[in-house]
Amino acid sequence: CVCVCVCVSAGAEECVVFPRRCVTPEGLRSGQCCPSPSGLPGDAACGSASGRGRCVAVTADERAHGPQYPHDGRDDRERWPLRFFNRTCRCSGNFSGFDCGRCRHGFAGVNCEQRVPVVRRNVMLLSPEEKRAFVDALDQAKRTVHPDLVIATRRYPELFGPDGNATQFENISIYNYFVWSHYYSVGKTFLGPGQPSFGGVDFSHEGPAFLTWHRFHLLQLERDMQDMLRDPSFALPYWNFAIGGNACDICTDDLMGARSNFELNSISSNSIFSQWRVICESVDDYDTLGTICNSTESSPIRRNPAGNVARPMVQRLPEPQDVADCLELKAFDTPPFYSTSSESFRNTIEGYSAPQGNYDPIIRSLHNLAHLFLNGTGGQTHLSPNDPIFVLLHTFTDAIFDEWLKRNNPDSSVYPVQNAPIGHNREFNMVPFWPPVTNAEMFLSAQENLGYAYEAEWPARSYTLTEIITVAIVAALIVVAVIFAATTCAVRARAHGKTEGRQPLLGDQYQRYSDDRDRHQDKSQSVV
Ligand SMILES: O=C1C=c2cc(C(=O)O)[nH]c2=CC1=O
Repeated sequence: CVCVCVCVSAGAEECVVFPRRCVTPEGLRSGQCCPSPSGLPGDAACGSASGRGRCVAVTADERAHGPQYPHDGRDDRERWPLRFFNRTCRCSGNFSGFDCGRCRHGFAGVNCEQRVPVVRRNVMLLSPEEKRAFVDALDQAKRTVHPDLVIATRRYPELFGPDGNATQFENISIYNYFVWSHYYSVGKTFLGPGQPSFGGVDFSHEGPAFLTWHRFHLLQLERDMQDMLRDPSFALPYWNFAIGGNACDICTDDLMGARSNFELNSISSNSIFSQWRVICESVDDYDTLGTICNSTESSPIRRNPAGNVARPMVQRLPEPQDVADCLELKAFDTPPFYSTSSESFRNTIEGYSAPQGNYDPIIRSLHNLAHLFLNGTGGQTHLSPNDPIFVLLHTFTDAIFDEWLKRNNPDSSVYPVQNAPIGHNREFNMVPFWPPVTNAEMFLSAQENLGYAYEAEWPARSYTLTEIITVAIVAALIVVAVIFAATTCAVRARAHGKTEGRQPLLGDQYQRYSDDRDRHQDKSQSVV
């Protein structure tokens, strides 16, 4: 079932992205978004007649959020998605999607029972044909209108246009929707004309949801691309950015585009990505006018890897050891569950702490360092997914997260249930995804639960100073013991050697004595 979805709103709030069949005036008034998979009249909501799913009440997180956000009631993203809908499809078994018409990731077939391997691999290890197919697929996603979704380009009060009848919606491509949803999750809270928008809010960064939000973000793109390609095994590759040094190894024309020979900040014209144009660039307008990013493309991608002369610290990529070190951290997150957390695996992989876990405001490591290293479109949070390197950078970040989950096998209780920044509590529905999906649902190892896996090897961790000292002391003791044992043996051997050295003399004497005795005996016998 391919359904075209349009976002229309008739309530008193900003409209975002919902399935077309849900945003009829009746649909919005009812607060219910439970379409049938076929879309045919008489077919049951959410495919309930065939056991695909049921229409249920949406549950939204009610628990307290952290103190960073003091404007409760002013932002449509709060208690997502209750401003818009309070009933949605909940799919059974391996069925999924807003109408339960799709299969869960990693499954295919009419009844979604057929397992399909989705294996994310190191992009540098792909064959030339695989590299070309991946680049072409990204480019196709940039040019293919999203089959299900359109975006609202105004906040709700302006959504119906000046005369109240011209709703402000646009088509958007699959890739640009990926960019847009990231922008929507990080946008400031508009507090009214003439008032500065509030920037201390971010539904996808600087908190525990950083990992779960970006995991779902990638799953959605991978899923949309699988549908576009009609290939349920299509898998996004990853970029191992922890290679140290100042060279961007994936910045070649067969992958993400080499540097232009003519302009330092541009991509070579031999790469298809030199033709891409970014969306969501007019961030000052959105914040001052209270508008929303739309699908209008503007400038080319800017990129100048290792070229930030003002910040030498971001001129080098993370080291392999940084990954090994961050994987040693045992706590998923620590109070205040923010970008200031110390000894937190999440804050470390996000890159606000040193790789060993200690928080330091001047440090940028791992994921953040990889973004800033790109020094251009990919280094600015509201724009970064416009550079396709974002996809590869985040699949690697997700691979590290998955490795941490495998090693630690955590209970969901280690993810904070309350007092995380708004959007980051365990049961919060991630903004702006539809149908609702909580952070908890992405806090599971990928292969067993989410239908994809990574083919990756991880660097061994280095020894700590204590371990080095302990090993040195033990080694020194062993050496001393060996020398002592050897010396003792030598002395004993020498002593033994001296004793043995006298025996031939004794033997001689004894021989001579016995010879003499024999002679005497012979003589006396002959006398007799
Ligand atoms: O796109 C991003 C860009 C970032 C820059 C920083 C920083 O630490 O200054 N962090 C970022 C996260 C992003 O997602």
